[in-house]
Amino acid sequence: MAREMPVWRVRSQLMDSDMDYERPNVETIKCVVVGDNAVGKTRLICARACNATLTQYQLLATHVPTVWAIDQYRVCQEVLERSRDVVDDVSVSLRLWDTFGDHHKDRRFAYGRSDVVVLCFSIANPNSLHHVKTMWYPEIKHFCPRAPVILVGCQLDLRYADLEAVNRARRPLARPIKPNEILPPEKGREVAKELGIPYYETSVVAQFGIKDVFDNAIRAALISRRHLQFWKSHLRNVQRPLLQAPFLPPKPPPPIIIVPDPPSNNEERPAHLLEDPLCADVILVLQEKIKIYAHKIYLSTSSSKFYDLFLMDLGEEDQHSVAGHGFAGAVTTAAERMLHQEERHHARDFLLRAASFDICESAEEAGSGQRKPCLRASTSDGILRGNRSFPGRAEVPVHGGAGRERAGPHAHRSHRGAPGGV
Ligand SMILES: Nc1nc2c(ncn2[C@@H]2O[C@H](COP(=O)(O)OP(=O)(O)OP(=O)(O)O)[C@@H](O)[C@H]2O)c(=O)[nH]1
Repeated sequence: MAREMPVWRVRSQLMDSDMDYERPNVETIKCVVVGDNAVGKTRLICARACNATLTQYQLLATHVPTVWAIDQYRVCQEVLERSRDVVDDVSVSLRLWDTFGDHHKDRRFAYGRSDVVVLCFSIANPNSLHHVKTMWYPEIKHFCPRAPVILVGCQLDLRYADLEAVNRARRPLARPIKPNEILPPEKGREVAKELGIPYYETSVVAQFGIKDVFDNAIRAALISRRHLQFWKSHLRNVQRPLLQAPFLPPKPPPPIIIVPDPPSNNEERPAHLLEDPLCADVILVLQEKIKIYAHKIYLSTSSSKFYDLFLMDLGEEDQHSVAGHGFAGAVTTAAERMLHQEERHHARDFLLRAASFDICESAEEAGSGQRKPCLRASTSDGILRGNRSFPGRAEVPVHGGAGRERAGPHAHRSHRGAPGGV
């Protein structure tokens, strides 16, 4: 036989405003939202209660000081449905109360019997954070000393937004947001720590932190209620307000890459650059009269010797040498200077590597009687005689085989096929 509930118990339950009369197992939580004007209280409430999502520019264009009406839970079925939630195994109905941001207005009616207070400031308005300590927290403690408080930094997206664009989009009379006014998360955390309350950040635009704030406000309210009504066994699993996961700012849009149309006529072909002496950055002088225009990048990609040579810092002296004696002359002068500077080691190595830059017509291939182009390093005997058996005038025949550098009047054309070429 079912046990009858005593009349006093039924009456006390009916009078208990914590209960949802339509669903007796659902606890009603009254959550008051306070904070300065235009910090985003109403938007935050609408995001939770009505699932309202707006773009940043819609938000910016539509601020009118408003108080979201608590009546919504009575007149709008959808809002009532969305108020219901289950947090840590407890079924609740969250009733949000919006308030005026005006410091001088009386908010007593809103604070009455509240279970938790959400105290908002804007991360783009340092004054609103200052008022948290000087005005809002004392007021809350005055009207509802036992209600837990949660600090919320609203408009978090502004920390990562293009403020110039935001200021342009705001209503003409709105105060522009300056970059140095944007508060880092540490500022909010500092104040929260000082007051001994949890801290969260939200953005209605990025839909970030809204659930964190209200779920943890519910937790705080349930914990505080458990202290008062310790016999409520179904609150056993309720946790303390949890730490918020960090916000991952949106990635900036990828840069726009514009690929120019291919050149329409022959004159504009990229290969044309190779043939045009104006575009060359190296001149190879053959036998002091034939000039070959070339490009450092093509030479370097085709042979490590050129690469090494171009990495050398040739002084003015060497530049003259290039003009007077050709490339090999410059190489030799640089090497001599190195030797004089007692960097014999490096110079010899360098000479060995660069020994094939000067061109000689007269080398004869052994036994064939044929004349072959060759490269010559015109180093002075004096320098080299002291170094092993390296001859004073090195003549290296040029072979066209793979892995060898082809020098001569067609040198720069042959490099077009080199790796990295056009
Ligand atoms: N960028 C951005 N702007 C927001 C956000 N929330 C609110 N805003 C802006 O803040 C303005 C004020 O928002 P409300 O929610 O009306 O502010 P309130 O605190 O209720 O203001 P009062 O009604 O005057 O007390 C809005 O017009 C928006 O421009 C947000 O998450 N991001």
